[in-house]
Amino acid sequence: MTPPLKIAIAGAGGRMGKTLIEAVVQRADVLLSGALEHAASLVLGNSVAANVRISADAGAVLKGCDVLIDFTRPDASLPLIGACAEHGVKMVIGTTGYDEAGKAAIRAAAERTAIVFAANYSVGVNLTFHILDTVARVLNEGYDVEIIEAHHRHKIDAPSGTALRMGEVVANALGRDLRECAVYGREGQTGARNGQTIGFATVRGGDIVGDHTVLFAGEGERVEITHKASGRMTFAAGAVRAAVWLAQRDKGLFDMQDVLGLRHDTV
Ligand SMILES: NC(=O)C1=CN([C@@H]2O[C@H](COP(=O)(O)OP(=O)(O)OC[C@H]3O[C@@H](n4cnc5c(N)ncnc54)[C@H](O)[C@@H]3O)[C@@H](O)[C@H]2O)C=CC1
Ligand SMILES: O=C(O)C1=N[C@H](C(=O)O)C[C@H](O)C1
Repeated sequence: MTPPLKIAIAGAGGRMGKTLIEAVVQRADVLLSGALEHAASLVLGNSVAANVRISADAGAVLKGCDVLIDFTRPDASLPLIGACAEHGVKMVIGTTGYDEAGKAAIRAAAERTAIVFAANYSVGVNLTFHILDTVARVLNEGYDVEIIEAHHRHKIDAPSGTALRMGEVVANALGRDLRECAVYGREGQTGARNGQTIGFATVRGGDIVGDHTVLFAGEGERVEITHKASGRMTFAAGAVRAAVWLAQRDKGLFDMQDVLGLRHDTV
């Protein structure tokens, strides 16, 4: 019998970390082998499963796992990504908000170990990415694209990783480069809208788990594609599914489109 896949969670005391622990413990084919937090965390030493306490000893946690699932913040995850590459530990990265250097570090690490890196692990959002590619190819002229996202008051990055990925999917489908056509918020005498831009608007408040709308606004009609998450288990279950999928890969960079078999040339 194959031994269960050993999964450790980085950011174990966080909103996603707690949900990920629940998602791992629920499955019979995987084992929670470690739970990691920063050295000043108030939850260090707390028991989260049989024989697993939250620890700040990254070396020991990595030694005991096959896959590390990281939902922390970029400055915390980058040293872990380096350590996983060095020790051949596979990774599922859910953290958002990396700059270009951070993304380059993830690409470099994936030359040494297998990594799934996705801004959103829900099946619904990944299907939405797929649909957006089709919609953008059809509404490719005369439609202004705006992306609106809303999240809870604690979120520290904006726009969300999901909104940015939606922007990339639409920009790619329209033959544009998001780095050149994105407009992040508007204020004052902005002038008329440039039809080649993709606009982003961010809402933060309360306990909103994560809402995303991509609006294609034309003359006489508009199309709105919306996804709303009402709980975090959808992300956590997807991340654990990605960890199990990684068991068959040695190295390389993948995303949730690969895990779900949704990839085609353009997404
Ligand atoms: N890809 C996806 O599907 C999703 C991604 N996210 C992303 O996940 C990240 C975390 O989100 P939340 O759980 O809401 O945040 P959170 O703030 O509740 O949790 C982050 C946790 O990481 C811990 N942490 C900080 N430094 C650490 C270190 N060096 N080692 C270990 N742990 C450390 C913090 O103490 C905290 O407990 C964010 O970047 C968010 O955007 C969130 C939901 C879904
Ligand atoms: O911080 C969150 O909560 C979320 N972050 C991810 C993002 O930035 O896209 C995914 C999800 O929307 C929840």
